[in-house]
Amino acid sequence: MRIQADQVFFRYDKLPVLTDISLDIREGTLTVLCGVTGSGKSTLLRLLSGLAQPASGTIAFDGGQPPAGKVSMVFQQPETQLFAGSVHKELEYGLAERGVPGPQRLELIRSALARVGLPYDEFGRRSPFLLSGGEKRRLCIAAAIASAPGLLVLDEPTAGLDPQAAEALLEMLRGLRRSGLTLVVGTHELDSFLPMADKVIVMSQGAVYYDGPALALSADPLLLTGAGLAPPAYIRLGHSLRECGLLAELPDSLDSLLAELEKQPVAAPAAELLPAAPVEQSPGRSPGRSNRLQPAEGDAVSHSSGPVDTETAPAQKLWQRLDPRVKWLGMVLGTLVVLGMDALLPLLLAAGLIAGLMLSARIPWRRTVRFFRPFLLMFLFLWLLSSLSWSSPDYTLGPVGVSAAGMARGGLNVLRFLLLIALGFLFTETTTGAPLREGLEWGIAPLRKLGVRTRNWSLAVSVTLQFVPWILGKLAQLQLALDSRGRKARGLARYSPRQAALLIVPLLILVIGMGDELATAVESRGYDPAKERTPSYRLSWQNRDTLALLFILLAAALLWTVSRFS
Ligand SMILES: Nc1ncnc2c1ncn2[C@@H]1O[C@H](COP(=O)(O)OP(=O)(O)OP(=O)(O)O)[C@@H](O)[C@H]1O
Repeated sequence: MRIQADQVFFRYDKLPVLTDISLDIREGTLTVLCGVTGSGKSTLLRLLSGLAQPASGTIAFDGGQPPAGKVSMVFQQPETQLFAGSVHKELEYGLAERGVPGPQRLELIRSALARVGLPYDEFGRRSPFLLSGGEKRRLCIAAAIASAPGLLVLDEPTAGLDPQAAEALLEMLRGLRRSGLTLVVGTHELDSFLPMADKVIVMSQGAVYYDGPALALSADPLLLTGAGLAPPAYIRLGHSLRECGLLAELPDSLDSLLAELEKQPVAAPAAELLPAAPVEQSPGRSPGRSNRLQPAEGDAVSHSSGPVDTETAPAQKLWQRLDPRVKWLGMVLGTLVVLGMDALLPLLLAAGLIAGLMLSARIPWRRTVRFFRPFLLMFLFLWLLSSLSWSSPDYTLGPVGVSAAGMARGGLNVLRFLLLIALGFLFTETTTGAPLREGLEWGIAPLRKLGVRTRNWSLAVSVTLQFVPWILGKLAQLQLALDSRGRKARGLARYSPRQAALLIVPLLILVIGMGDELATAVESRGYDPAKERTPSYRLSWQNRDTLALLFILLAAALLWTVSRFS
């Protein structure tokens, strides 16, 4: 499959991440996408696999839209992509979603597993969660190639693998390329991937810095160092040896360098010919003779100035500067007032007020939608459940009775819970970890006199509050992994009970793993709840905090009054 990107721009909320990307990737080739961390590789890979859409510009697959099921992606961190009860089911999911009839599936699953070196008879019934890191990676690739895609996109396929597993994976990718599959690989592993690349795209600050054959990078390492990347060892070594007169040609891989050196008996070089400084260099700084690898002034290679200013907006800054004690007080008072409301008017007033506050905090709407989406379906379900009535239904639909009073009561409860969640969301979105914790410790400090370990409480609350965005992030990753396997469900259907069932086990495994890591981290840092600690954030009450407190008290009094008289 041929992929052509034309003047593609992409942004996350308001943050521009990719600028003016134009590419032409030929069918049956292996393209390596590299760049320093944060240069936009993963984002570009998602666009190339059709999982995200450009803000402007076009990406054509064989001249048109991506054909259904013909583009597959394997993400970083394979453990976030596995969700089924067995290796067989893991592969079957994508085939079923792509409409492959049942009787044909087993053969395709066997063949895909064989291609990645996981024999079906040995692995088919095993749990994906209990495989080794390398096996999980292979399984993800098998799941991606089972439906015979025309394009396979891989993000950091060898990260975290030992050299043997990495070499086996590279061999597997060579085999896939030989079979005519178009491959695009995002990687930092230039030593391994450059020698096998037909084309290399070097990214820098969200723009294409170099796009061309890998061989040109051997000849001119500036094309890599200029983007902050260290050239592979064989390129650096090749240059040093050639300058010493020990090598005629620049090598295009470690193997060709070794072969060249083996061919000619190497005479011991005269001392003055030896490199004056170690060849080792870090990105952006080249000691000794390697200075020639630094980008020269007026370097012909052009690159964009990268993402624009990302400064926090003044309104956001004000919210962040507010003393966390005001925010804690606001949240506690708001929670009490909302819990005390049992009529629609005050609840709607409170909803309007919280929506206004969220707007003033400039929380990106996409982030808000992403946060509330999982709750909405759950609350809708609870609402419907609370409106069911068998004893005194107002309406009947076959065997199901619905009570108007139950519906009204359920609706009010759902609204109340949504408001409480919105208050928590507003609070955590505008308060970072340290102020949040210091504010809470201040609030519960009097309990210390009663012998309560308040530090444990505040740590638990702040970790829990910070855990929520982490869980939502993992949920989004899992959703993306399901999409990459050809899932058809879109919109709210992605939260149906069937889809939710797919997510629950992997999410639980991730949460338990994270909890375990967190506990180990807290322990390894010598956390002792009995000891005094140095505050990580100094609380300081300003005039703006007094004004904010007055506003909170006024709003609470108003809402309370309205709720008493409605
Ligand atoms: N979901 C997101 N929301 C907001 N910003 C994001 C999101 N994902 C990535 N970014 C930002 O976009 C930029 C590019 O990120 P991306 O993950 O594409 O980089 P990368 O080159 O793949 O990095 P790495 O090598 O570390 O994986 C970074 O500045 C990152 O902070």
